[in-house]
Amino acid sequence: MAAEVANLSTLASIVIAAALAYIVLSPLLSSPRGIPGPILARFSRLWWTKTTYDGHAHEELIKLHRRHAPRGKYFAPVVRLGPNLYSISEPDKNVYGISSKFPKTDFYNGLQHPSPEKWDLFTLQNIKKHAEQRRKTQSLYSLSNLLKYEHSVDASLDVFRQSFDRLADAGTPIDVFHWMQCYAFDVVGYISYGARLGFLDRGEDIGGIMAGMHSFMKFGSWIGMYSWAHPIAYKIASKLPGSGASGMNYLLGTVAGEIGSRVKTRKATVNTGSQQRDFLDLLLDMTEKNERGVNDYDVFMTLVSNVGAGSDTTGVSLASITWNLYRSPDVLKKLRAELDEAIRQGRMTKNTVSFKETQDLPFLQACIKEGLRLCPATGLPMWRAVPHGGAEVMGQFFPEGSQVGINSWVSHYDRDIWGDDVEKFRPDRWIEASKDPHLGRKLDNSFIPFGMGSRTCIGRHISNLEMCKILPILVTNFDLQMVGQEEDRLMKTLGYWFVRPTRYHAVIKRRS
Ligand code: HEM
Repeated sequence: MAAEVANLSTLASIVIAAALAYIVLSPLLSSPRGIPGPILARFSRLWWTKTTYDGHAHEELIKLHRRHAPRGKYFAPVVRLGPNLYSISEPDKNVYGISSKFPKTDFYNGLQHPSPEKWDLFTLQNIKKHAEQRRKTQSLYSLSNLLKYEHSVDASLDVFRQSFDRLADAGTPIDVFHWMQCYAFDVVGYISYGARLGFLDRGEDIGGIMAGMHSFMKFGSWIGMYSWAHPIAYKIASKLPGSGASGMNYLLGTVAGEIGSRVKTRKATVNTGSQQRDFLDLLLDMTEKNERGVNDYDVFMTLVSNVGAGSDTTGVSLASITWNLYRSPDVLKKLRAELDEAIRQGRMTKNTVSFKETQDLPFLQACIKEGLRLCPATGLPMWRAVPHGGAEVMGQFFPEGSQVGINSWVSHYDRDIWGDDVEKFRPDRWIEASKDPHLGRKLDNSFIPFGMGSRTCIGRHISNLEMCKILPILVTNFDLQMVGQEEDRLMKTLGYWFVRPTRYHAVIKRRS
């Protein structure tokens, strides 16, 4: 009997040792060799999970690519973040080109509701389904449709100016990022379903949507790495007030409520064709005419995408542009000279500017691009799965099922592309690039704040409309006197899926 017990325990020890050897060795044997990265990343995703959880993945990835750079290069082209998980330093065309065969990975599950009836365009993984879905509503986001939404931006801008006048009178420091978010949320709500929620009037996070979205992104950013656990984690989190899941549920409820009440009032009003139309009207027109197969699900999903993907992103971008502008007196002076001249020529007033006119303000455009470069709104790699048969990426072969991704921050901070002043807010680099086609192509290829290829941000023209219209009014009328960030070289941020400034406080003054 004792001998049998001894044999059994020996057998158990061998099985455990074999299992451990398998766990340790299989990543070493199955994954591409010679790719540098933290030791722990050879065996598990723990290093990456912790880095993501801490909210500094965007900064850590820059350091990691730099640390492992080969001689003569500023960045290592590929670094390992976990078994089969790789960060790349350039937007490789194979992965992100317009006809890419690399789908989004199940990381994106973390950024959606677990129920398939509540999935949106941004998180769809199937390439064919995504293309069909995108074709349905693409025209609503086109440049030619943009003018339909300009009145919504104008209405929100009036309230913004009045609020900033009040804040200038009060003279107490404000959280500038919060106010930029208020503007972005109100505009996107107005454009999408014709109602400003009133963030700008009150300067408050109405219904806790902003905080809810933030915790949802935080939750999704790390649970996405363990997407098998997402449905159950979401269920548990839904029960916890203030958790990411309850924020998402609040947003879904708000959108469903707006659609429900519009459907009712729409039946009661006659469409004379003269009233101003928002996204919801245009989508309901499409469902009634059965245009492009748009159905109730598409209406719902499009509005959720707009608010979910289009608010924080624009808020962060405006924060970056203004933070850098008001800390660079020479740049601010140059922009003001351009705007004052436009006022003198009657092309804009102190209170309003048309989107069309802003396209003829080259230095304003350069400031916007440079702000988007220094603080792109998404701070995690845009993960893609290597397709059947494996593929070459950045000159390295990856087997099928590997996950590769570029973080816009890595691309935007590569000294080999942007030069030694990569960390400097220097809008003039874009003016120089516009006169030199070779330089222009080089910068444009690495400038990816809106993503790339078939998954490029569908709302980029809308956010451009919002930014182009607010900045001239803000800069012409107000000064921002920074409080407590004199020593910061770059704006301090925390990044989950979206990056956000952590301390951007200023006193608003009327321009002297
Ligand atoms: C400055 C503002 C914005 C930035 C920096 C930004 C950034 C991005 C990025 C990087 C992606 C690609 C993500 C990926 O490949 O994983 C994306 C996709 C998307 N964005 Fe934006 N975005 C902005 C504003 C907006 C606005 C205003 C809307 C809607 C009104 C919007 C809606 C979307 C949608 C629906 C997608 C998914 C597109 C698809 O997969 O086909 N975004 N955005």
